[in-house]
Amino acid sequence: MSDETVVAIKGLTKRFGEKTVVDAVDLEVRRGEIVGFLGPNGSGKTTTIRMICGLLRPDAGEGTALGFDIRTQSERIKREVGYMTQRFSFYEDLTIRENLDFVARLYALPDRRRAVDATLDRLGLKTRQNQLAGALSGGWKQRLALAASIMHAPKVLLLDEPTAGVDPLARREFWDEIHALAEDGLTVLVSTHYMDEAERCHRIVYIAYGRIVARGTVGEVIAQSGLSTYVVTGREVAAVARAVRGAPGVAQVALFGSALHVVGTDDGLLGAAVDAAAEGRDVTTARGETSLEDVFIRLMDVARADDPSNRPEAAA
Ligand SMILES: Nc1ncnc2c1ncn2[C@@H]1O[C@H](COP(=O)(O)OP(=O)(O)OP(=O)(O)O)[C@@H](O)[C@H]1O
Repeated sequence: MSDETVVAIKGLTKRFGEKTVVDAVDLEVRRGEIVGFLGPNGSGKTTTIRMICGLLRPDAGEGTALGFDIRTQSERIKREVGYMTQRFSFYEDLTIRENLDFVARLYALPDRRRAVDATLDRLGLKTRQNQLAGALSGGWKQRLALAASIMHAPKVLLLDEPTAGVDPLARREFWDEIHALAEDGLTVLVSTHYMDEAERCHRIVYIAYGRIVARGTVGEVIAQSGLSTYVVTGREVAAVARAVRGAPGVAQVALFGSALHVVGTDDGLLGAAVDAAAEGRDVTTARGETSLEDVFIRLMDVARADDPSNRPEAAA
């Protein structure tokens, strides 16, 4: 990753009707950085990314992407952006090569044949170039979608839940490819709900109700959460789960296989609650690592509680 800043925005705001869906977002992104946007459905992830990339006009805020003003030079930014959505569609009865050739025409690339060959090579699609897109597995379709979105050599790539519905091996290979592209200087903005995708980003930004409520590397976001975790195992975990749920200091209780994870913000209260619930029962308790998922569930709970429309008086 270089030190060059490619995105620098301040106070980015978007309203749809009465609703402010992105609320004064500040963000900087460096060249070659992979930034993951996470948060509940409808929290403003896609809207934020679309504004950064010149696809949507902000109502307030300012900044640059790739050196261009996001308010006045969106056309220039758009040309440098590749966009891969979940809903990317191909001509199923065309081959991989024919689909890419079609995309090359759309972009009016000067030397189409060379561009298609280079992209096929880049993504390991050469040996399959004559296969029909409709006959490809989910993983290869994903790869074709990636090929189509980077063929015009964009400087920024937007990925919208890029590996939904793809098996773990294909996901891993897809992300290896994204990292290789980032090492070559491509900046990647990813919107996702998946922990494994978040964990493969250099940095994550968690958005709730249009505001960034956590940001940093995965390790930093976990540390900033201030959460502690205890793991309980043994024959009577179900009884411990019942006893500990709702106890002071306990924020989350969840079973992972046969291990019970108990998470809270006050380490002292949490430890006491776990000890009390485990007392006299056939279980073992130990400190555990707080996971990114635990942190996201907590952030979601806090954001929900802070949202005025969720307060009891709002429902009355
Ligand atoms: N063009 C639009 N017109 C009106 N409302 C919109 C428009 N685009 C998005 N919204 C609303 O803005 C809010 C934020 O949407 P956005 O797609 O940015 O959320 P998201 O965090 O990407 O959600 P998801 O995880 O479900 O993809 C939602 O309430 C959505 O319904």
